[in-house]
Amino acid sequence: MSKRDFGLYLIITNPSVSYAKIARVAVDNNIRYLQLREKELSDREILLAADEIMAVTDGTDTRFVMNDRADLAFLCGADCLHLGQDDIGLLDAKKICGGKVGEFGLSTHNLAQVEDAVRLNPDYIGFGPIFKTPTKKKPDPVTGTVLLQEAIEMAGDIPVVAIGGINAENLRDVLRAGAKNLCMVRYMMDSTYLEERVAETTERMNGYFLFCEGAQK
Ligand SMILES: Cc1ncc(COP(=O)(O)OP(=O)(O)O)c(N)n1
Ligand SMILES: Cc1nc(C(=O)O)sc1CCOP(=O)(O)O
Ligand SMILES: [Mg+2]
Repeated sequence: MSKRDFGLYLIITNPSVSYAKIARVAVDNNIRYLQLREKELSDREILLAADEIMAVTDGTDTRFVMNDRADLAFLCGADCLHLGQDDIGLLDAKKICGGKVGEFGLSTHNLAQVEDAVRLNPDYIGFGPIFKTPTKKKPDPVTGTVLLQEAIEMAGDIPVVAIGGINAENLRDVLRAGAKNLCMVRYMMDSTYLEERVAETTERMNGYFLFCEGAQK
């Protein structure tokens, strides 16, 4: 694992427990990025949710990520903004955020997009959907794990976050492809056992990374 990699990335979409509880679990488990991705809420509700989350994450190592919206990221003082291919471009987002938002992540769905994203030098690159997912309304074509491996190589020093259809059953395949960072939206959000799932997944990921390090020696 390089210094820039961070492991599990948490995304909040239709959660089963409160925003404050999720933020507490993220902080307690040293999760570096916690993203608010609520597609059905009003702008006002999103800002209220952001306040609830940042009341817990501020001053900790967990960075609060606003999805899609540079204006809302600026208003709430998010640590990071995540932008997809259909969202405002990174350079325009930086103009809106005016230095108030320190980090930016970009979504990609194929190798040409990864190549373009690398040129923009974001703090991380999302790549997927690795497997079929119902969480996104109009998902891009499934990439599978072979393309994921190529995306990770192409991104070089920039951390790649594997996303889309990842769960406890296929986690090992994603790790075998070389993923050091990943998201499991439904697996984490559909359950009131968030704490247990985060701890267990982090343990499995760290165990796998240690096993790989040992095998290299
Ligand atoms: C870490 C991370 N990776 C990818 C995405 C997807 O972003 P996008 O393609 O803009 O789709 P929506 O999430 O906005 O539906 C993400 N949000 N986070
Ligand atoms: C938010 C998102 N972005 C994707 C991409 O391909 O960039 S796939 C996806 C949904 C991920 O949800 P789940 O873990 O429940 O499948
Ligand atoms: Mg988006």
